[in-house]
Amino acid sequence: MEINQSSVLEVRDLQVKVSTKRDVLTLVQNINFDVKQGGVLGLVGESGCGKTVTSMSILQLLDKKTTTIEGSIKLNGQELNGLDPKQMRKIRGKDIAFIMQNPMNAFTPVLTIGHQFIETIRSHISCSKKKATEIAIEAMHDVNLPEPAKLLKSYPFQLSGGMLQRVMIAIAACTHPAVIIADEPTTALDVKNQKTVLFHLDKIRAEHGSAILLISHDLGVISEMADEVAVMQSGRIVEKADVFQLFDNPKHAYTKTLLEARPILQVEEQFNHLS
Ligand SMILES: Nc1ncnc2c1ncn2[C@@H]1O[C@H](COP(=O)(O)OP(=O)(O)OP(=O)(O)O)[C@@H](O)[C@H]1O
Repeated sequence: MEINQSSVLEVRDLQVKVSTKRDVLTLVQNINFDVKQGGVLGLVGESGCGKTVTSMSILQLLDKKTTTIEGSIKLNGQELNGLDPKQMRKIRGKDIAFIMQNPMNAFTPVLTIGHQFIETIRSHISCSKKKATEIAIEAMHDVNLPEPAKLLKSYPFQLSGGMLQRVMIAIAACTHPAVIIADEPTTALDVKNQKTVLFHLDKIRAEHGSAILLISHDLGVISEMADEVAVMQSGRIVEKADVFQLFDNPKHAYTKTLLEARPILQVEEQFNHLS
């Protein structure tokens, strides 16, 4: 599917503040970006720059008692900031899928994968348990999970991180979300599983036109997947550009530093392999 120029997710003047015992801290400010239908926006930046705070504010998952979100977050024109929690729960999972670094946190440990998968399908698609099971098995098959019927009877702790990650992607594939927020989806995985996860994310994008907000500190992953890139530093977006332009002709000093750090890491990795 080609990238449609219409924006599925529009973030305008996003500012997040947190109240601590002593102070009110601004965690992110002046955040502006669009994610287009079938497009991938990469969000990069060093640890602690505010990538996760940004994604959690889109999902309205920040603690309301301590944090305030200002600005506008629109999903297909609908304002999410300040939306009633019940309505937001409906949107999460169906319209916005969240794929996180540690998939174990996404599942309830005492319920089987099948229970959680089938319940999610049935909360979004009106169908029988039998039909939902068939849909789940097919989706798990599509992400190359072995013996899906058996896996559905397993508990989350019985699956590896890479397998749980693929179960989350299979769930996302069934609900055809308008937006997928993938926060460091490959960081905890080995190279083979990294490739599989990226391949299947891209497949959902291509087949269903989902817009993807891909958060990663890995510039290799970003260069492979993203169409546009936003670079964050200290709670702000310092540069936003088409992926080719950003890698070939970075404008901001911080982007240049990030890009310059890349080959040095690769050389170090080669040395590590030799030692
Ligand atoms: N509830 C909170 N109270 C105080 N500070 C917070 C809170 N949540 C996040 N922060 C701070 O906000 C900043 C941004 O955090 P965030 O987790 O968004 O960074 P990140 O870019 O996702 O980093 P990483 O790549 O390590 O996940 C950090 O300095 C973090 O310590």
